[in-house]
Amino acid sequence: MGEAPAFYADNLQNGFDIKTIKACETSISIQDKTYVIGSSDDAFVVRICDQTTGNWIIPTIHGTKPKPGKGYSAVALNEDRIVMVKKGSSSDDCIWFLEVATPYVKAQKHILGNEVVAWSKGVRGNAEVPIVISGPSGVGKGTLISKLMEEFPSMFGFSVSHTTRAPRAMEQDGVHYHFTERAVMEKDIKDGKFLEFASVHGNLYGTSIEAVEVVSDSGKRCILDIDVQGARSVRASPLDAVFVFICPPSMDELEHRLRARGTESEEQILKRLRNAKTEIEQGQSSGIFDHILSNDNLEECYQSLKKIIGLDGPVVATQKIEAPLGIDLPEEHSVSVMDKKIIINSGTAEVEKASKNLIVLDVSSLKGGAPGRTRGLELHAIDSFSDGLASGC
Ligand SMILES: Nc1nc2c(ncn2[C@@H]2O[C@H](COP(=O)(O)OP(=O)(O)O)[C@@H](O)[C@H]2O)c(=O)[nH]1
Ligand SMILES: Nc1ncnc2c1ncn2[C@@H]1O[C@H](COP(=O)(O)OP(=O)(O)O)[C@@H](O)[C@H]1O
Repeated sequence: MGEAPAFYADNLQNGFDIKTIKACETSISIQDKTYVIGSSDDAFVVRICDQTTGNWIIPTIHGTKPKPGKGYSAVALNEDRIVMVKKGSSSDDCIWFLEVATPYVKAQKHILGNEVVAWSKGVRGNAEVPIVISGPSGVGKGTLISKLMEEFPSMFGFSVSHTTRAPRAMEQDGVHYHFTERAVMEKDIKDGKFLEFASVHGNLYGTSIEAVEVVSDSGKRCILDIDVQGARSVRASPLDAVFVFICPPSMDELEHRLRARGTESEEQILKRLRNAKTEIEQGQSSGIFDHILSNDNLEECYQSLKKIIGLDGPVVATQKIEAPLGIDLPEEHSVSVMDKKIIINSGTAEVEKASKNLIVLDVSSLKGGAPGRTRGLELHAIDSFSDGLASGC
């Protein structure tokens, strides 16, 4: 196994100090990769070591906060899925499914107990494809992006564009845009510093290569808010991305939103409305966009956006297990896989034959299809040792 490169040990990622990983780590090897799973004070971390090169692949960090403590028991379910079982506090015992199909690592947690609660969250991986969001001025792109970044602050980073337009009252240089002089921006474009650029509503806008790199270097998934011309250029570039076009429910509503926002002059509003018609036509017919969403009801549109980018919340919302298991794992337990069943051995040799110490979970319903493959997962606690395993295997 290779040594962690310096950036790994020294970097602060998003305020989360990787050095705080505790000694209790579990490692699982699948083909040429070793997955080292550890927990820190407020997150768990999956580091990947490529055995063929001996290099560490940039670590992926789960965004939620499983309780730290004793390590996980882990086993490879198949080539791209790891199952981890963790002793939690009281009813917090859980199993995690880790999707490890490179470049994505996704995790799904199931609490064991009287009910199964499952959800799926993307794990930050810097190779996750950026999201390009386009749509006419006033349709709600900024609002949707803000919601996403508020709900998942550690997961997404905004690509801060350059523009020659003047800042609005609440806009900050370097946060909303890099406000710049036309001559400076034109020179930078000439010097090849921009991934794409376009003239929009009479001003120059562009995404610098650095803007995208800043986000990906921080291990976050990049969001770009750019116009249709820019989206076309990105489509033609080597940058792989998901392209989403946002439509207004009607032109009247678009005008209403633009006016109600109160950030543009009358002349600018009219210009933006004129341009909106062409943008909508192009957005719907150009074939650039993978997804077209109507932003009528904000919450519904936001939920659809989350679904598109693989954050569709509870996968199995709340499933009652008919016979409550009342599992209470001791810290010492082991996990193995037999015929698409996960066997959690939580007992000592003497009591192993007792019915509650061996738990069998049937995962035969797992579906394929990266990267959203955790969707549709059904988890059933089949039974305990005495009849479940004996009859199931
Ligand atoms: N091509 C391109 N378009 C951009 C970029 N940044 C912003 N835009 C687009 O420029 C248009 C005007 O943006 P803005 O002046 O912020 O107005 P708003 O859309 O009404 O908020 C929108 O369609 C943005 O998506 C960029 O870097 N490149
Ligand atoms: N679904 C919606 N219903 C009603 N108003 C909305 C909706 N989405 C956004 N808005 C409002 O419309 C205005 C324009 O939204 P904004 O996010 O600034 O658009 P864009 O970034 O596409 O120019 C804002 O005042 C915002 O609060």
